[in-house]
Parts: sequence; C-alpha cells; structure tokens
Amino acid sequence: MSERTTGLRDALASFAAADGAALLVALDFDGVLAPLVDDPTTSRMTPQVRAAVDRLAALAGSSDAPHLRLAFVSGRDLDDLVRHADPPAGAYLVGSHGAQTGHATSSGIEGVPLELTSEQARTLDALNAGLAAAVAGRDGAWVQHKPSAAVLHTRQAGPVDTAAATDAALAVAARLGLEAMQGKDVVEIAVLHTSKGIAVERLRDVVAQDVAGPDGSAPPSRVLYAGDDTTDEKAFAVLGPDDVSLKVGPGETVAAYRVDGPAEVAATIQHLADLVVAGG
Ligand SMILES: O=P(O)(O)OC[C@H]1O[C@H](O[C@H]2O[C@H](CO)[C@@H](O)[C@H](O)[C@H]2O)[C@H](O)[C@@H](O)[C@@H]1O
Repeated sequence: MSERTTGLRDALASFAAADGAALLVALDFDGVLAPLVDDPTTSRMTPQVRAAVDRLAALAGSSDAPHLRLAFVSGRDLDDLVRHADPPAGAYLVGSHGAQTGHATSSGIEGVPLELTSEQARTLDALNAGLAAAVAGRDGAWVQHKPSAAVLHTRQAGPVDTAAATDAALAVAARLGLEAMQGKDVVEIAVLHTSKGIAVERLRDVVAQDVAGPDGSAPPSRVLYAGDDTTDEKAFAVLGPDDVSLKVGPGETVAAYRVDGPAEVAATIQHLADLVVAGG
C-alpha cells in the first residue's frame, strides 16, 4: 500500500480492532476482484486477489478471527457469480444486486430460490423482448439474461450504436415502469426492486446474528465494502462512521477511501488479514 493510502491504513486498523464487534468484509466482483474484460464469461480473480481472498476466508470464523465474515456482493446472478468467483466455504453470497442470496458451505452452495410472481414473469418476458429489439442491428451490443433482470451490454459497441441501444433500453424500462441501473457499459433493468444498499444492510444483520453470544444478543458490527461501479454507491451510502467504504478505480463516489484496481484490493485484503492475525 502506498503513502496515499495512509488514511485507509488507519481505518483498517480501527476496523480490525479485536473488541468483539461483528466484522463483515463485503466485496463486489467485477472491477474489484476481477479486472474488467470485454467478455464477462472470461472474468476471473487475479492470482493475487485469489490468494488474498482465500487467506481472509480461512481466517473468518477461526480462533484468530471468530467475529469476521466474508461476503461477495455482485450484480451477477448467483449461479454466474459462483461459476466465476468460486467462493470459498463460509462466504455469504449476494447475486443480482440483492435479489438473490446464498452461502458457500464445505458441501456446496446453499442458495435461496428466487421466485417471481406471474406478473413479474410476464414483465420479464416483455423486458427481454424489448431489449432484443433494442440491440437488433447494433454492432457489439448484446443482452445478458438473469432470473429477475436483463442487461444491455455495450462495451464492444461504437458510440453511435451505444447511444441508440441505451436510449432504446431506457425507453423499454420507462414503458414497463421499471427502474434502469446504468453501470460500466451496461444498463441493467430488473423486475424486482433491489439494491446493493439493501443487500448490505441485510448482510450486516445476518452476520451480527451469526456471531451472537450464547445469550443470542447481537454485538455491534462494522462493515468494509469495496466496489467500483455506480451500483456500489448504494452500498457505500448505507455505511456509517465506523465502517470502511472503499471505491475501486476512478469516478465520483461517496466512499471515504479509494484504491486503483484489483492489485490494490489484494494488498488491502492482505493488510487487513495481517491486522486481524495481530489482534487488531
Ligand atoms: O456487481 P459486479 O460483480 O461488479 O457485477 C456488475 C456487472 O458485472 C458484469 O459486467 C461488468 O463486467 C464485465 C466483465 O468485465 C464487463 O464486460 C461489463 O462491461 C461490466 O459492466 C456482468 O456482466 C453484469 O451482469 C453485472 O451486473
């Protein structure tokens, strides 16, 4: 970590203090653990990130860090996230920006089934049809399908096709009365109301209950959240003064700290693991 991240070091030291608080480290996937690429099916954590994440996961819940838990919070749907992140046992999982939840265990993934009402299913069909029309004839623009959403991807499209497909996608969302989330070269439209902020608030409660004492009383909690995209701003916004919000890469943010990319995320996680082992 560089001189520039001195404030972050202090924040990590306070975060890791061994004072009995529940500690949640919640990490976004694309752009944070895995560098951005043109084809989302080829995304992988870098070897440095993989090593750092696996080290933190091994510490979580161990005698060195009984109150620490790890979570992946992604816009990817749960199956897609599991395929690409290969989450270590013990990790909490959030997919589809909060619409899906799960838990990685030593015997596999326990996912909470996502069920749409028949009206939501009909809306999803209409959304898929509308986005198919939005990309028709637009070079490099394509649609990704999720259980409760559809995503327009324009990373490989030129500026004219990007603008036309984006306008068309936003018009589809407006016609169907759905909210559109604009991320990095994507427009995501979901038939359920969800956000990473809601997901992180839920996870905070789950983790506090998970590390509750024998009398069942949940301890205070602290959350470290790292994200790179506009959709992560909703998660940063629900964090408080004892939490750590970490923006990865350029762009406006409400996060308190910033690092450049996955290599610095790996260094941050390794530093946090050192602090946890040292007892805060
Ligand atoms: O919340 P995340 O884990 O960051 O997921 C957000 C979206 O990530 C993926 O798209 C982004 O990464 C792609 C691969 O690097 C890139 O091609 C695309 O331009 C990025 O927006 C994923 O495909 C989406 O479904 C996620 O919602």
